[in-house]
Amino acid sequence: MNHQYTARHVRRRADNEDPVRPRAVIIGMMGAGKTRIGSLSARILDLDFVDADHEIERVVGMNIPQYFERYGEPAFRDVERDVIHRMLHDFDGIFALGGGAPMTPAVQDDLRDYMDHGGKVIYLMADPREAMMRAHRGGGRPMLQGNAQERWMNLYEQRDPVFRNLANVVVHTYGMTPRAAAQRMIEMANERIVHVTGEGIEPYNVQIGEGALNQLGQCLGEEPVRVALIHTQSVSRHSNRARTLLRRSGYEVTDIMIPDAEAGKTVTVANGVWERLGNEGFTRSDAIVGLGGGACTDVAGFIAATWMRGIRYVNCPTSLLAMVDASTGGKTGINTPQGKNLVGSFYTPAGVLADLKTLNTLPNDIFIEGLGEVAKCGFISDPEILRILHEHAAQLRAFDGATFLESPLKDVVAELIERSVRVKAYHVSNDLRERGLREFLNYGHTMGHAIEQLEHFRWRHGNAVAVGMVYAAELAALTGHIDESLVERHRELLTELGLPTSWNHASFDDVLTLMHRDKKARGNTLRFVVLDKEGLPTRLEDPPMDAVEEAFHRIQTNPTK
Ligand SMILES: NC(=O)c1ccc[n+]([C@@H]2O[C@H](COP(=O)([O-])OP(=O)(O)OC[C@H]3O[C@@H](n4cnc5c(N)ncnc54)[C@H](O)[C@@H]3O)[C@@H](O)[C@H]2O)c1
Ligand SMILES: O=C(O)C(=O)C[C@@H](O)[C@H](O)[C@H](O)COP(=O)(O)O
Repeated sequence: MNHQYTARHVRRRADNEDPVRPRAVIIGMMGAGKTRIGSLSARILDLDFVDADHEIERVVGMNIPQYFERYGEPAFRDVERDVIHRMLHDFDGIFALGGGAPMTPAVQDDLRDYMDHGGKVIYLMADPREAMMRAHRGGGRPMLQGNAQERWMNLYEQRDPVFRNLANVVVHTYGMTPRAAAQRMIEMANERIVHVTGEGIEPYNVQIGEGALNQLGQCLGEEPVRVALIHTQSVSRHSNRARTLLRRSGYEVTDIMIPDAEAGKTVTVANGVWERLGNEGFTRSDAIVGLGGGACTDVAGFIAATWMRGIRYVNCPTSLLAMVDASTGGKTGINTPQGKNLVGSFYTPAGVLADLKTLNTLPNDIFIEGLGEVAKCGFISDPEILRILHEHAAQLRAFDGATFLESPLKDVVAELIERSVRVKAYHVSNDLRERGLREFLNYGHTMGHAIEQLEHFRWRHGNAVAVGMVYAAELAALTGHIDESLVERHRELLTELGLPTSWNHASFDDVLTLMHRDKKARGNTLRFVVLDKEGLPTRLEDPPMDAVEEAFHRIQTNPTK
């Protein structure tokens, strides 16, 4: 069959122009509401909407039942494949596919390619009974000829696992009005997703966006019966929401509140949680959700890694620092009196849900602390982060959770989170167990962890890392890796963000003892991460002791004051 594919909606583009891509592609069963909800969301977003079946009818000049009858299903699938291919490369609105389209291997390949380019394939899931009834009401569907109910159920059983596997966003619309479902779909279409994969890693997504927490049930999957929700008092507004979502998804929820911040990262706290899990009958197929700052997600991951030698867990970070760093990558652990994170394991989460809505209760000083780890990602790998930080320093410094979600800062922060998570994912994906490349994520941490410990954790992690980066920069300058201008760039950027750059509360000997307990040290040899230039880290093995000490003296005073 030869058809003309000059679709009315298709934007003509020049040969040298990049393809334009749909803002979202909707898949789902017949009757799931793809056209209704898709067109409504397009209207809200002021975008075009195209339903693949309508486009096919326009192209072939007859309706689909007629086409099926005249040419049969294989010919229809060929036309469908071609129309979808074209639309995926030349349409920038919301595009809904016919129920059976994602079952065609060539369409699956096209959708994967679209997702690899940042596209969103949204599986719209309605209550099966409702969808079945709606599909029957529509009438004239060639795939439902005969016993329509039985046919629909058979198709559902075949298609549902394929759709779940294929889509990178799942939207449940059970019990929702079309408008509420459209709003939910928009929230999720706006989500930023970073995929983490690599040797020894069960692949997972970091989902960043307003409302990301709504995906909790989806992330946990159907296997767990019991879910332990581990959180701290300070985030109870968000843990209440998570508990409701979990119960609504049918899980038995054990609510476990742990002490705040580093006070929660102890073996005593871990032991208390193990006792609760034992008393509540947690099995290997049950799961943990860690919801809170980095300290909470570190300990929740550690519990998940150790309970019955490892159960499923999902992280829901609520601080900027936890969103950009702690929740991703699978470093779980607790502190001991001798040092930071000395006990722990590499144990990967099943998913990370960074819901921007949770930042609405985050205090300003804790937001700013998180910028320390964001800047670290810029210095070691993505200088564009440094540019964004510098350009928006004043607004970032004035962060106010109460107005954040309605402010232009929201998009800047979302961009910084996504970029930082991409830096983290790159290092983790290539070196989960920190045998080489991953060590670069530890930039600033040799001194940073020593400061935290010597300050008895009254200094926050991100602040300590900020000073630690200045220390590493001074050491790099003293050993000939960089010149003084890059050291100054560290001080200037960190200062304009409101982060500290100096520290003067202990002796060099105290610091040196703790630096020898750093996980990068080998035997009696100190090892540091330093820069050769912005975005280019390297390892510094066993540097001269006079340089190690002189760099320390240089962070004791703040030359910018
Ligand atoms: N595993 C990793 O890869 C990794 C990476 C970086 C940091 N970390 C660890 O993360 C911790 C630092 O994380 P952090 O800065 O989030 O500290 P944190 O967990 O101590 O949280 C900071 C404070 O903010 C509160 N808080 C968090 N979210 C809030 C919200 N939305 N509203 C109100 N209050 C909120 C917390 O309860 C706490 O009081 C350290 O223990 C550090 O070692 C781990
Ligand atoms: O993920 C990593 O690897 C990191 O080093 C990230 C650090 O920002 C983080 O603070 C981590 O917890 C430090 O790990 P540690 O092995 O030095 O305890």
